[in-house]
Amino acid sequence: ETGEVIATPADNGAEYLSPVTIGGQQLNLNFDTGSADLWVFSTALTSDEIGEHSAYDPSKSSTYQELRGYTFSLSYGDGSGAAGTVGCDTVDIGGATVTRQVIELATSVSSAFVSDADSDGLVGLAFSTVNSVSPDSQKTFFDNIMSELAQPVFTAALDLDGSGTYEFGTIDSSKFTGDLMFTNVNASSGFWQIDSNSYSIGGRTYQRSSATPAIVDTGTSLLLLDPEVVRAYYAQVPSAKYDSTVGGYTYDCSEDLPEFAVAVGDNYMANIPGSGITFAPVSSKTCFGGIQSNSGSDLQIFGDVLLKHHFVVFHGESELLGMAAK
Ligand SMILES: CC1CCN(C(=N)N)CC1
Ligand SMILES: CC1CCN(C(=N)N)CC1
Repeated sequence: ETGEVIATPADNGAEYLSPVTIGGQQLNLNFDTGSADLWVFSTALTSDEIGEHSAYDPSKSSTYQELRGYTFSLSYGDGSGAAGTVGCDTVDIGGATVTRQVIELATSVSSAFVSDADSDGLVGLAFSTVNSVSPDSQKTFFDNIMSELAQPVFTAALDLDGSGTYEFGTIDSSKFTGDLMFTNVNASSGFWQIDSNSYSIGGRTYQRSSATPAIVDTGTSLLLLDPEVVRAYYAQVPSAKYDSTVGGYTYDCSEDLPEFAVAVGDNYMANIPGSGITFAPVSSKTCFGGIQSNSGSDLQIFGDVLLKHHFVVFHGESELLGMAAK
């Protein structure tokens, strides 16, 4: 079995949305390798909360089953969150289908999700150990379908031009160039966690002795790195400064930015061309960088700003992460 869906960028690449059919109802969901809950806007929300979203209506699905007494409650790093009830239904992602997938029906969502009209919920693709359902945690879509897939993998080929895809069960060699380089994943954190002990700026490489590990996270927009790396990068951008009013490094949009790369394991340097560094304008001539600080937390987060330049393989059985240029 295999499945393939388009990944459409929203909000200038802040997130990517893909069509998922649940009990015959199609919703646009954010595939998030940094969390492990599949949750959706539901008709239990108020019409004000639902707004322009598609909301899953369990009463209209002949295959929905409630998991009585089960609940979920999620809060994300950016302060957004959702909570509600739990059931199961048939979930189809581009043809890859799980008949009894646990789904989480939001009865409350934070304002960030209400105002983000593009996203009707999330598909968590981290490890099931970090699933938040209570009283017992539940399996992700990928965990449930892995044994049925032609290969126990899913791949992300994100692209701002709207041609991006998520694919389950196969590694499509037409989607990348050069060699696919694999590295070990430390799944004990529940995330697709790898080591990253060097970086390069403008083609010059720096080894690091105390780098924090990194997670490969399709649900995070930016590239959030250890402060010393971020300082080193923006030291090479003359007009760059940390602007606390916007909460990050900004610079003149006219700057000719140096290329940047971070190690993914020991045998792949994932680069971003200088032209791919800017995340968004904050004024007519000031731009907000896609490289920002992880504020000294114990993880670096390799988000869409990096991932959209590469082909990424998440290998569930061998717990390996593969990357290639595309
Ligand atoms: C470690 C954090 C990374 C960002 N998150 C996420 N993509 N859901 C939350 C967890
Ligand atoms: C990882 C998640 C963080 C919260 N999200 C959001 N505010 N749109 C979605 C992704």
